[in-house]
Amino acid sequence: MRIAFTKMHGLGNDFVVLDTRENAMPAMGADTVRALADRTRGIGCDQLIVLENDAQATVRMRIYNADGGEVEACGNAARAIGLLLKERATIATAGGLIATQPDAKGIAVDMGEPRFDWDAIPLAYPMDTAAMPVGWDVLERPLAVNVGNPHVIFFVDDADAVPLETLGAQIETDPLFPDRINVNVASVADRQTLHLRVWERGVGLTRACGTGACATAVAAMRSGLTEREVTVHLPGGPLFITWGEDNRITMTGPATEAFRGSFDWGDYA
Ligand SMILES: N[C@H](CCC[C@H](N)C(=O)O)C(=O)O
Repeated sequence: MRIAFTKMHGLGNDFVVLDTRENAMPAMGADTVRALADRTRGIGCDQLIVLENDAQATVRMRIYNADGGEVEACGNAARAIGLLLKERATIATAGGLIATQPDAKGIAVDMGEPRFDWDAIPLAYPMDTAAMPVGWDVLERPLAVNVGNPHVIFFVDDADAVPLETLGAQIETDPLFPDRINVNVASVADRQTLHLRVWERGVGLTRACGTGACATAVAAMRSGLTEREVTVHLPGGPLFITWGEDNRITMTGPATEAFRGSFDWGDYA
């Protein structure tokens, strides 16, 4: 069976998008996800995105990390699907309903409301998520935010100086995080500007993380470090985040279609 795909990215966080709304496809197992995401043997991506019909939204978006795990949210992919849909759209995800619309800066996404309670992150036991009394090597006293998916955020003087390629894996799988965690290391340049690097759950270091930018911006605002509208500079480029008085997060930034292709399902299933 030939399956068509669209290769897309948001600031270099890249996706293989399979649209099953008109062309049914066999169920996607973790092994198939891993094979398709493999950068030497497969197409290669950080996340695999499967679009399905949905009764309440324009489309349902299912998100699979490169390790094969299905997760609740993906901000950069939301902008990519917003680009594909062209008009204003609603996207149903396991992490909630989000909305996209074209914008002068690319695609604007209403990412919904952040959650801060320890059991909403989730953490393994009660803790103040605004100043967690934990640490790993040079990283300590983080915050935690759930923006559809779970994030821990460390503010440091120089994000580039942190050995995130080693600490990321250690923190991601710490028993404090029963669903594992996305690890964000950020520096505050001024009250409107953050620099951010992300170790993504189920992937590793990525060029950008949309939900990470949202979670880190909200954590900075919650701590009084920045205004409620910031630019977050990631290795792949900038995202623009606002946390409105209505408690909803808006993320705006580019999305790109790189190429289209097809593969034989039998080669990957
Ligand atoms: N690794 C994330 C999913 C993708 C998030 C990131 N690609 C984004 O743009 O938000 C997780 O396991 O929650």
